[in-house]
Parts: sequence; C-alpha cells; structure tokens
Amino acid sequence: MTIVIEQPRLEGDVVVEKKIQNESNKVTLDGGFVAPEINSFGHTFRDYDAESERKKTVEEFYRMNHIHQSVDFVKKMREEYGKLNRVKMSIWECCELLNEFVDESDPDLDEPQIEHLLQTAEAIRRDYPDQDWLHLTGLIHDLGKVLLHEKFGALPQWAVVGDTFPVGCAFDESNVHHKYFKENPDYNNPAYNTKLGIYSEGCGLDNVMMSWGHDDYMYLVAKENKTTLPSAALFIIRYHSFYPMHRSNAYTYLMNEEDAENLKWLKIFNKYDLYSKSKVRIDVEKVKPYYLSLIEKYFPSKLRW
Ligand SMILES: O[C@H]1[C@H](O)[C@@H](O)[C@H](O)[C@@H](O)[C@H]1O
Ligand SMILES: [Fe+2]
Ligand SMILES: [Fe+2]
Repeated sequence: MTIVIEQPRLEGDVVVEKKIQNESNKVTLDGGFVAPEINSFGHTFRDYDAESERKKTVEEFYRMNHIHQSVDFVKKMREEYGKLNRVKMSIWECCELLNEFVDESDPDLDEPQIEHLLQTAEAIRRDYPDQDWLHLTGLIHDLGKVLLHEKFGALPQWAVVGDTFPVGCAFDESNVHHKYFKENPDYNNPAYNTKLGIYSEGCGLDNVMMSWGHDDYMYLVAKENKTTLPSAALFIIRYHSFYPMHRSNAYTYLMNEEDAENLKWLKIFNKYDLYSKSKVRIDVEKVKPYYLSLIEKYFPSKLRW
C-alpha cells in the first residue's frame, strides 16, 4: 500500500509543505519517524467507532463532556484555576504526579500519562534533535491533566481531557460524538448557537473561549510562570486537543494570521503526540537528566499551579 501524507518540513525558520511516499505499510513522517498504522488495540488511531475494549469508556466520556462544557462552565473554571493558588512545585514533580492517571477519553492508550509524555518527547527528539524547545513541549503538553489529582480538586475526566472545541458558537459536526451536544445548555441558546456566536470573523483564537481542560490550564501555568519557551510552544500546549481545527480544518473563521503561522508547528507536533502512543516504555531514569536540563533552561525551579 502507498500512503501519501502532507508534512511541513522545517528549513531554518521556514516551513514548507512536502509529500512523503512510502511503499511499505507504514507512514513515514518527515524526520524519519515511522507512524504505525494501528494502535495497541489493533485499530487505526482515533477510531471512535471501532469495537474495542476502550469504546464504551471513551463514548461515555464524550457524552458527559459535551453535556457539561458550556460558556458558563468555562468562565467559572478559568476564573477559579487562573488563580494558580493550589500548589507550588517543579515541572518534574508534576510529571511524577501524572504517574497514576489513565486518560478515559483516549481510544489509543491505556498507559499511565507519564509514559505518554516521555514517548512524545523522545519521538520528537529523535527527528528534530536541534529543537530542544519542541522536546520540552512534548514533555509538558499534557501536564494540565494534573487537574485530575486530589490536590487540584480531583476534577472529573470530562473537565480535564479529550478533544477541545470553542464554546459560545455552534458546535461543529467534526467534533467526536457530536450528537451528545444536543443536551448541552448552550445548544438551543440563540446567542451561542450560530456559526460565529459571540465571536467575530478572524478574531483570533486568543479571544476564543475553548472548552475547559488540560490544554488551557497548562497554557496558563506556563505563561503566568513566565516560561521562556517560544510562542509556538504555547500555541501547541493550548490547542493540541483542538482536533476539529488542526485535523478537520473546522472553525478557521475564528483564526487570524498568527494562528495560521503557529498551526504549522502544531501539525508537526501532532504526529508525534498521536502516533508515539504505544506499549513500549521509556526508561525514565535514563532520560531524566536531559529533561531536567531543559526544564532549568525554560522554567523557574518552582511554579505556581
Ligand atoms: O484523548 C485524547 C487525550 O485526552 C489527549 O491528551 C488530548 O490532547 C486529545 O485531544 C484527546 O483526544
Ligand atoms: Fe493532550
Ligand atoms: Fe498528548
């Protein structure tokens, strides 16, 4: 089988599109990363309809998520968690806290989250050895899942993980399990259920309220603790779960030019985030010193969470 995928190639600061063809059964990514065609459960990635052991849990997750993520809910969570007054800890300490959590929204992975962080970061590191900021972005992109921890009020999974989407405007059909939005209080609200809703054309994602979860929270933590990571890293952290936008090209009318620029990096990142999910474990102790050095370079030693 021949698989053709579009993959931006990095040349200095310029990103240009490049097509990769492969005669084997594998999808080869630009930097040499070989993306498996099937996940650990024998299905294609992000197949929400496949009869797998994960299917029921994942569907129930999205039912709850779509019912509860509303404008009012997001406003409340932004205000509450924006205070960053719960915990003081380092980035690495947070990675360790994620050891106990399995993401119920994910059809492709049932390993503890720390595995996923390291798998993502190490896959990027192999293909983009010089972009250390992107390695660190891989390591920290899902740290917002710490909201599941009791120190953070043990939020339910529907308020932490899963794909994200804008609230305050119509829910696009490309959202996974779209049908469950019918029970969302905003679904029949005329202020929120038109294409633009409370937004204006090209207003920029920065002005859009996304459903609340680990993306927006970690973005806040990184920004407020004055990370020196580039803006592309913050964009990746904030929108990596916005699959309707970066996979299905939905909601583009909300984006501005800067978003379009940053999106190129997010698309590169997404390949590693998604296709590195596997049962192959990384030796934490072996890679820890490298990541500690990156954390020191881009973050203060203790952060407010
Ligand atoms: O199930 C996954 C998981 O929760 C990821 O962390 C998130 O980024 C994805 O968008 C989501 O679909
Ligand atoms: Fe995520
Ligand atoms: Fe992830």
